[in-house]
Amino acid sequence: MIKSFLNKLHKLSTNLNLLRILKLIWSASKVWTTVSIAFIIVESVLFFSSLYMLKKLIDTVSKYGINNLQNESEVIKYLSLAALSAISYAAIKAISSYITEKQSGEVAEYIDSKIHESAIGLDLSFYESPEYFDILKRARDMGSDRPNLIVFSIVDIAKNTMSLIVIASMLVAIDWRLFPILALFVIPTLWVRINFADSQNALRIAQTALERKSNYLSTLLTADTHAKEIRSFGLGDYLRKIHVAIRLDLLSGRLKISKRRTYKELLTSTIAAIGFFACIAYIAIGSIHGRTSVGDITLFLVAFPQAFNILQGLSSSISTLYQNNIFVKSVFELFDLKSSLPEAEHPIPIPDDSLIDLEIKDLNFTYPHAKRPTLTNINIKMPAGKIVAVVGMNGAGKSTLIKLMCRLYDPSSGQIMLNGTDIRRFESRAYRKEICAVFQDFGKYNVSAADNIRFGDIDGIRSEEELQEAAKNSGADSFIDTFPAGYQTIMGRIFEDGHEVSIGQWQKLAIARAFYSKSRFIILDEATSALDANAEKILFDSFRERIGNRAAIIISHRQSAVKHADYIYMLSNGKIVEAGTNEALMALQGHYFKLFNKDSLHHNS
Ligand SMILES: Nc1ncnc2c1ncn2[C@@H]1O[C@H](COP(=O)(O)OP(=O)(O)OP(=O)(O)O)[C@@H](O)[C@H]1O
Repeated sequence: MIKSFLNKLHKLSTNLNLLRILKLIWSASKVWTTVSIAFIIVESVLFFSSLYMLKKLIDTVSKYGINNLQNESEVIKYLSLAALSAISYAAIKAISSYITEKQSGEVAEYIDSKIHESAIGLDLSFYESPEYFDILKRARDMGSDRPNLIVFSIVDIAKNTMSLIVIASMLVAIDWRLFPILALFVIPTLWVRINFADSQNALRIAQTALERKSNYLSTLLTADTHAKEIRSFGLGDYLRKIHVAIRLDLLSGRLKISKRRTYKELLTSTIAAIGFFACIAYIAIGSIHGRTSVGDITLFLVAFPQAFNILQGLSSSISTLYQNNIFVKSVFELFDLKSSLPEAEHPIPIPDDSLIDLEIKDLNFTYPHAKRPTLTNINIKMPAGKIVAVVGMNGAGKSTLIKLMCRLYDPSSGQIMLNGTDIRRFESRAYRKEICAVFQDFGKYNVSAADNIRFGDIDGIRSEEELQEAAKNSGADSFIDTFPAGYQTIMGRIFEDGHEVSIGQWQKLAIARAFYSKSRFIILDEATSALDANAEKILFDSFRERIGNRAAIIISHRQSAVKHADYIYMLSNGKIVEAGTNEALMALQGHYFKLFNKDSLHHNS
């Protein structure tokens, strides 16, 4: 058991990332950590001083015996000093818990912000990986309470260790055997707790995927996004039952190891209590035989229960730290994840020519974890100021192509070039500013209508007129102007005074966002699918004027949206099968013709 305990201790020190945790705490809260350390030292000194003065008091009383006025002044002196130390100790202890709260609050905020920073720094491919979601889930489960718990545990460990040194030195002065005996009786409790934390952490890792499934089901049942379908298909009870079954499964796993821990802790607590009384018996018998003085017995009776409590406290703080280690580890794992889109070591500036072109050369792409390529041998030219369209059936690879153009993924082979330079040679953030895409699943931000548009150029200092111009160009002005609060109206119904708009109106806001951006390429990926036919016609009939001298890439399943494009690429099964103007492609009577010619579709079906 001792060997296993030592193994556990070794594992504990290496697994705990203690140094890294301390570094993190230091970076998050330098001032409060310094104050906290100072308080730990002062608290320990006062604790020592209160015990020492008590010992002096007892020594004085026992030296002169009772009914002896000779020692009155000395007794009062030590009594006052002991009282002063004890009162200051209590006061400092009360203040220090506030300091630890301040410190842990700062640490929690810091960790939260670093988690978000790490998550937004990762590329889209991480969202393909269940392992990433598991890490993210555990890191987010860190919440705001756990960093508090961890900081409190570390501070407690520091304080208890200092107090233990003080008390141990006093107990050793009475009889050197007392302290090791006491420690020996407390070790089994610590061992059981660390063992429990170990199994609990293993269980947490094993249960993360199931936990995520349960959270997903809970979101389905409670979030507004699925409320309509859940009701109209009557899915509520079915999903709720699956959710309950998963929760019960998770609970039973946890209870199983808690039951084992309860049995073991019952045993080790009994052993600790027996040890505690064995030491008292040893001292009491010693006093009967004259081996220990009255002063020693008194000091022992004061210090010994304290030592016992401190050891128990220490064991509980260590196991708390260990139990929460899995979350800390996941936070560090998240911090250590590196984007798989490498940044150029010496990025070159984006060309500032007023006209720039984009070209895709011999591009092939396979999604991470996918078995087959999604895009094969793609060659596309997007000349400056021109409108290019990409069409194709569902699953042809159109949106994938857009993700590559936005550099959300890198090609498996081939290149995307901006003015003849591979886009990987630019800083990705600077490059992405040049490409603005409205995706099929565009964002609906529950902020003001103005901010929904302003998100297109959040760093820019732009005039209100420019914002309204963007809204006018997308057609969003028609409904924003009807709101009493105009552009300041909060969109969506999540927040108070929010105003829900139709899906087509949300889409107009998303297009306005793209128009507002300063990018030189605008991509509309099925971005007008919810617009009524009239609104779409108005938008595309004068699309060129609306986008100014920028280039545009349009993806649409409607011929009316693409027919005005300068050049159209037809994608099928990840390959370009036809290219040309609307007239040329219709005349070809090939894939493009079949896609849009309803009679031909009818014949084919
Ligand atoms: N994240 C992904 N991981 C693996 N495969 C994916 C991923 N996203 C899309 N695919 C696959 O890539 C293929 C092309 O998808 P893509 O979304 O590019 O098609 P699309 O032409 O935009 O279709 P639609 O017209 O339906 O929007 C599909 O077969 C799809 O299953």
